[in-house]
Amino acid sequence: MSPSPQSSGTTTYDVIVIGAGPVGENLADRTRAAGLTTVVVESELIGGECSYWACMPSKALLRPVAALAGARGVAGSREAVSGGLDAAAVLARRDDFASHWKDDGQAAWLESVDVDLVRGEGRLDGPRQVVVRTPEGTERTLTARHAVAVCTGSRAVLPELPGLDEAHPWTSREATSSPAVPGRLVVVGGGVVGVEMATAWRALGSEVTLLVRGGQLLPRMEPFAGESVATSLTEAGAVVRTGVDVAAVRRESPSAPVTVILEGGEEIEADEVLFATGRAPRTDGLGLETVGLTDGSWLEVDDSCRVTAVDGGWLYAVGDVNHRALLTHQGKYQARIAGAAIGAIAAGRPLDTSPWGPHTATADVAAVPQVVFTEPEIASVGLTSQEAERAGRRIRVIDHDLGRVAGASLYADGYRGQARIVIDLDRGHLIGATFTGPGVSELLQSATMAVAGEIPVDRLWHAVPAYPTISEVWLRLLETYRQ
Ligand SMILES: Cc1cc2nc3c(=O)[nH]c(=O)nc-3n(C[C@H](O)[C@H](O)[C@H](O)COP(=O)(O)OP(=O)(O)OC[C@H]3O[C@@H](n4cnc5c(N)ncnc54)[C@H](O)[C@@H]3O)c2cc1C
Ligand SMILES: NC(=O)c1ccc[n+]([C@@H]2O[C@H](COP(=O)([O-])OP(=O)(O)OC[C@H]3O[C@@H](n4cnc5c(N)ncnc54)[C@H](O)[C@@H]3O)[C@@H](O)[C@H]2O)c1
Repeated sequence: MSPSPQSSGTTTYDVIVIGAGPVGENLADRTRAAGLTTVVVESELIGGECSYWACMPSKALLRPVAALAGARGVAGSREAVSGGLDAAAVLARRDDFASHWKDDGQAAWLESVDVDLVRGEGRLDGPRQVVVRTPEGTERTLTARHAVAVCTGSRAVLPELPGLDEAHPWTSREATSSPAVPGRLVVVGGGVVGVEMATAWRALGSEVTLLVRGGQLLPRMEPFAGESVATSLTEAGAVVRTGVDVAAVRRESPSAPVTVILEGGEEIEADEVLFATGRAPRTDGLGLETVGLTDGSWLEVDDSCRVTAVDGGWLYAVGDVNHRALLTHQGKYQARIAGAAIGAIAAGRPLDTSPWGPHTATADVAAVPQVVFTEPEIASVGLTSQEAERAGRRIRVIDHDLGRVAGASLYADGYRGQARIVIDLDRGHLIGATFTGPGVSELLQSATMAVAGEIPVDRLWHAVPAYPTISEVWLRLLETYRQ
């Protein structure tokens, strides 16, 4: 690559990407492939939250839980299993999947795709300009000919509670990277991080108490999803409490136990407390005010991921930081769309912003898939029945007990699971689906294709599921629909 160094010490590239998480990496790859000189600025590790403190280490902790449950779920293999998980082996495998918190491999990949890397904290300094404070304490100025893309992701949010700072609570970072299994763990928050980490650490041997302030776990999903996770966590020996609020936290010294104090005064003692209470954008100190935006805010974008409040169309915000869908695969999808848009504009071609067009991230609003890797797995795409109703859609909801499908009963003895599809009666296609049960994560892409492809239900009737697989639930759901 040949950026243009200037006498003032600035270096000019076609595209500057701030943040080399999965999204920044993919965006840089796309703009480079479009023939644009591209530089990425990264303040921590190339690969971002996902590689070191989120998706990869959390799933490495959870996969052995599912593997053990799988073996225990079938007569014959059940008898071959003795004891629980080997925590040391699980943590060692987790460390491998987090690349031992080193990014040499990802740095080599960036080099291989001809993207430049500047290590340091980047901030906007007016239109098309980025200043980087390097680890050595110097400042370097970069200028973009075409686009600056903010891909700085999100961080865990902690509530303001008396005693919380001194209690050194776990966030998702400690929960995914802890080198040891705490004897007692309190998890606050019943969202995705809360239920996944409660599942993992309970299986690794912690006494887990999950504190949820609302009435259900996984409140953004179909209610039966949270109910199935609550049941299985309880069966696994965790304590799940809904309708409880944490009022304060106390820890006398770093090595002392932590006490979680509930509204009403009840105290729960533990070795660690994890706050899994949501995310905030990593946009504080990013110089947003130099381009007319508010420091620390989520960045609102159009469907090509251009920041709507900034004139000139040069500023993009892609991934978690735009708050459209806080998921790696969705952020990477946005990166492909935004990369294509930046490439098209730089080449003087018009954007095609029609729904499902090459420069429109339509799936963000219509077909976001998500797997929660709990026991049982939860897999969902598109709208829940409640969301569809709130949006005023005329829908039909079809449910089926997955345990009654031949392939599922072969998969695990006494298979417990549920399937729900949401059909838009005016459009004649699926707009949402939710599955719970062992192994349903691999069922999800079929539903995602039906939703994103807007496949008419009458045509799905001809997509024959192989016998005997869990996918046969599609036939049962469609039979019910046609009755
Ligand atoms: C515990 C947990 C588990 C998860 N599991 C899954 C999962 O299984 N599947 C899934 O799809 N999603 C999962 N997610 C969500 C997923 O981690 C995020 O959606 C994803 O990491 C977002 O990618 P990103 O590139 O936008 O941001 P990030 O991964 O946060 O990367 C942003 C990068 O920008 C850098 N940066 C920030 N500010 C600056 C700056 N000023 N200058 C330079 N660099 C900067 C950061 O150091 C970081 O490397 C999980 C999240 C958590 C917390
Ligand atoms: N498998 C996956 O795909 C996966 C796994 C983990 C995280 N993620 C992503 O990461 C994002 C963040 O997950 P998360 O679980 O941190 O956030 P979340 O927003 O999904 O859940 C946070 C929960 O904490 C509760 N909460 C907030 N403040 C609270 C307080 N003071 N006391 C008690 N409860 C409180 C909220 O009501 C909410 O239910 C999610 O949007 C998700 O998409 C995905």
